[in-house]
Amino acid sequence: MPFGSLLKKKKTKDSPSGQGVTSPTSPTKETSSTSSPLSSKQSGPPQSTTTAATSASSALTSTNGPVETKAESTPTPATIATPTEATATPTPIMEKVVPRQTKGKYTLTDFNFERTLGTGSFGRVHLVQSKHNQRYYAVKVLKKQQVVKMKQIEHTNDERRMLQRVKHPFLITLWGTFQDAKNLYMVMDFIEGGELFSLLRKSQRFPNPVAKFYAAEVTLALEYLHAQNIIYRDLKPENLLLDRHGHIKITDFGFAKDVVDITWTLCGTPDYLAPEVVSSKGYNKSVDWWSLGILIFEMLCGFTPFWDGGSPVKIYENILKSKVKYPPYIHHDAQDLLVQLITPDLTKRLGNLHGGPADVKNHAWFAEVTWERLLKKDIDAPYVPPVKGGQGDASQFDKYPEETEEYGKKGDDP
Ligand SMILES: Nc1ncnc2c1ncn2[C@@H]1O[C@H](COP(=O)(O)OP(=O)(O)OP(=O)(O)O)[C@@H](O)[C@H]1O
Repeated sequence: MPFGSLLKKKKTKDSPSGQGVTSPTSPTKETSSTSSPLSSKQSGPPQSTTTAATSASSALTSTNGPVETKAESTPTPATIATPTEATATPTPIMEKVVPRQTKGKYTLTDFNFERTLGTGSFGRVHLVQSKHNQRYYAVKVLKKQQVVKMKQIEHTNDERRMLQRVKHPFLITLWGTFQDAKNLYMVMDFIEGGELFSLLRKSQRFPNPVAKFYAAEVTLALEYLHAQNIIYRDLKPENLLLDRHGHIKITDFGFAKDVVDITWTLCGTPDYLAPEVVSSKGYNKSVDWWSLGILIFEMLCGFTPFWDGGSPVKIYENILKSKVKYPPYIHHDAQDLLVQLITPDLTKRLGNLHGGPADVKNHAWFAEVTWERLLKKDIDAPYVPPVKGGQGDASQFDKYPEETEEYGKKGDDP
């Protein structure tokens, strides 16, 4: 059963359960599919997620009152958002790309560093509290030495540049950056609801309408990024956070790239790589539509289509063969969309065709989605994370061993 082994994709973490999916205060344990918050629709325990998942079947066209959305706050004022600019498929709040401007510079002393929320290849992400406005933020700390060693200087600079440029309801907001001799720091909004990855592992797989809701929000984010000529290149459940209302926020722009035409770099996560990336051909935005297909498949099935227990090399071989076995429980429309996304033939891959992202949005699987309302977060999310504490409640995140090295130390700058 491939499901369990997919946890390998997660970076080392010290989960209390040792399974990497249960958050310290979450009452939900990873026991069986029937205990899942989202699949509990069938078995019926009274959880907020049950109602939400059930309502999701109609939620995408919901005409209920608008969901209360969190006002995003800045550590120091001055965000610039400018009006709509036309793109291939205009949506109401496409914003023109203007670099976000922050007043003054941040330093380490502006924040109290609290627990680790997650770890990555080059460092970790901390919950921090601003000493000035007492609000909570997430600060990504990248060890310069690690960035240099792994030859990721350019990607790290790209991440900062891309994040400074983008502004969209389903993309993380970067408020500013600073550095000391040893580390780079990126100040972002703290997204309280945890990773979609954790929810998916607890649920094993999502019911069709739930997967559709998340896929639709991701589709809008990709449409926006591509309209800015940004390829995201690292779509996977670990990089999708849920805000406290259950809406998606895409984080980790470590591989995002500003590309007008084609690029060649091999980067991303093995299970999610498109065949044109694996075979070192030049590639373009089409890779994100392939990855969207893998993401939808993983949400619906609980495992990725080309995983088969082997090494990344085995995964790459499978990707190049591109033969997908669709389990019988996948909805007919979903399968039809997946077949058109997970295709090595770039002249057939939806999203990459003449109609662009509109081809994906107009597919039958998304038929009931009212895209304008979705973009305004005007549609109830299928699952509302149980963030009961105040703004700094990190209970939805797994626990990690904390950093032992003090930040802000002087020394040689790598
Ligand atoms: N803004 C945020 N709010 C809350 N948690 C966050 C935020 N950003 C990141 N995290 C947590 O930290 C984890 C690591 O962040 P991120 O993926 O950006 O690091 P990374 O070093 O780029 O990782 P990778 O090696 O996968 O590229 C995320 O999976 C998430 O759990």
